[in-house]
Amino acid sequence: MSIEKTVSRPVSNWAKGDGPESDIVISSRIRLARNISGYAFPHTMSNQAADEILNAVRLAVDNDEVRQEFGPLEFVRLEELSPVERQILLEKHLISPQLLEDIKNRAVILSEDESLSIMINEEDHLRIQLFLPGLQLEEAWQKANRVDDLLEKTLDYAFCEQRGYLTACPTNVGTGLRASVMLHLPALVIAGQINNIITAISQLGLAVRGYYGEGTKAVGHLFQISNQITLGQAEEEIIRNLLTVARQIINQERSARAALYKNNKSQLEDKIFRSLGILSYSRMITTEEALTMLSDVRLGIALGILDNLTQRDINELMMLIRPAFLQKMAAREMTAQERDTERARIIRLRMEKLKK
Ligand SMILES: Nc1ncnc2c1ncn2[C@@H]1O[C@H](COP(=O)(O)OP(=O)(O)OP(=O)(O)O)[C@@H](O)[C@H]1O
Repeated sequence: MSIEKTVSRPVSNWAKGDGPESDIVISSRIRLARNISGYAFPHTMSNQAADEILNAVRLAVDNDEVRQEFGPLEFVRLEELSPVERQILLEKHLISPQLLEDIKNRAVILSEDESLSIMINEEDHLRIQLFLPGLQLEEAWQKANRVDDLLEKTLDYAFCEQRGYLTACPTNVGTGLRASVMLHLPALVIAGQINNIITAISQLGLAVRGYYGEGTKAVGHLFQISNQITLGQAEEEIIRNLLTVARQIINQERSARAALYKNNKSQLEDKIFRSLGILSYSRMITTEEALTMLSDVRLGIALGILDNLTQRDINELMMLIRPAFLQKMAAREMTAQERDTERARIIRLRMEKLKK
């Protein structure tokens, strides 16, 4: 496989809209923060140390057991990629915004199916990420745990009996685990219930984040919910708690959808068809507006109001229209206005094809 393939595909398979509860849950993610003993954390380490970490991790994944279970992995230094290619990896959620803050001596290791991504020298030496479609937190944990065990055969992790895994930020000490689900919650937003739910979730020690994680806002009614506590709870318990809350939110979203359909069917249909109209006919559209309209259409599909489109089509479009991917397809840099025009054109074409 080549990184060229990864940056030429707009959507990873895990983000296409399959998996359990896929009408609401886009994806599940497990990430483990790990550091190598005897080295300073990335924000204070020397260039030479950063380079040694890159090589150590590269060697650790280069073995038959890893290949057998996860297929061929590719190691890519961020400096080897163009700015647009780096941005595409971010748009696909394969790397975090933080990894791009300083690209020197930073790298990512990717599996061919893009379900495994290991960021090197981000906030911690290693950030192991495992993505699966739909609600599959336990399955993602098992796979991430397996990667961790395989790497631990060669890497000497910074670990202390009392505190667990040591991490650059104290909020990750212990398990170093963040489990999260990406949820599509349009009905809770339309019904004005989302703020109460966010407050309730925060009181349970969970975080609600935007589409690109910490410090980013929710677009297209997509919300990321994750654990905040990493210390004093076993991994399985953290995951069980998040699963319980995720299931409750899924039920609430389903009830809100059913209530909207029952009590406000005309308004709901009007909203969904207006959004479809904008997507079908606009000549310029920003990412944010497009995502909001696509979210309405996705809701229409889930409720059976629109039946010639699929969730998969919408999930794909949601990724295809991102700024970096548009520029990659056009093979040139574009101004914001050019991107808005091109985005509208691509959506129109897709809509025509899909509505046939
Ligand atoms: N369930 C998910 N599905 C898809 N992408 C996700 C999911 N959860 C998180 N991400 C993506 O992972 C990246 C990092 O998110 P976030 O900042 O929440 O992660 P983190 O690794 O826990 O970071 P930190 O420890 O710095 O808070 C973002 O691009 C985010 O969109």
